Amino acid sequence: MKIEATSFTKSIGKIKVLENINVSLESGNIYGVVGRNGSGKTMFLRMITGLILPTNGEVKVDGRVLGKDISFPDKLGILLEKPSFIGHLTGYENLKMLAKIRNVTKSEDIQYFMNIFDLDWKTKKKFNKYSLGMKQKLGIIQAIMENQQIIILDEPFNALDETSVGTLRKVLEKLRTEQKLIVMTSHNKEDIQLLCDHTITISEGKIIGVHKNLEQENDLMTAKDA
Ligand SMILES: Nc1ncnc2c1ncn2[C@@H]1O[C@H](COP(=O)(O)OP(=O)(O)OP(=O)(O)O)[C@@H](O)[C@H]1O
Repeated sequence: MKIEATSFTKSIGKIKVLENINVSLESGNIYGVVGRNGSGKTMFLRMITGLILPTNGEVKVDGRVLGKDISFPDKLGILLEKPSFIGHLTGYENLKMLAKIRNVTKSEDIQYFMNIFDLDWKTKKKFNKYSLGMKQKLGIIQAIMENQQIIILDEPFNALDETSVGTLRKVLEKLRTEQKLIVMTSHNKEDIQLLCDHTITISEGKIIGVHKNLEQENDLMTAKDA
């Protein structure tokens, strides 16, 4: 799959929250979006998912213009800020309910993901009693459980303990080998360097740098040499 933004500008009132964004994102890669608070990282994710429409320019997903040809990319899994779950249901019940909408995720898949993220799927604990990290992990699982081709994660490592950070890294690395297109934001440079193939740096709504992550390149070279 390919997502292409061309001259994308979004104004809200007098502020340009994104300005003249030109970028091309392809399957089999993990893109890390970095920048200071308020620089436009979340807006960037909203742009490529069709959640904000441009004042100028466009975004195409496999050649189809968002907001014209299609409303949202199909095959999209997404974690944006606070995922909305139902407080008086358990985590497992919430995921089962979401899974029913598309009917592609089996109960065993949900159980598998809850297990690897160390969430007890049998517990009677309701979502509103979950800790911050537990809520975050449930949000991550709903974004990846349907095996979508495009996976968008806003600050996925927030609130995760060390073990869960390791688990998430492994899960995302596996998804990359399955040719998914993954875009994530992070405040933690280490997360980006360890995981992402490309770093997109945003400042004041503009892209000020797109570079290949050398560490990933080295890994690829080592793999080729081996
Ligand atoms: N609904 C809105 N109306 C007007 N301006 C908005 C709105 N939502 C966000 N903004 C502005 O858009 C800019 C980019 O916000 P965005 O949420 O993308 O930042 P961010 O880089 O994700 O920040 P953080 O690291 O704090 O999450 C900010 O200046 C913010 O104030």
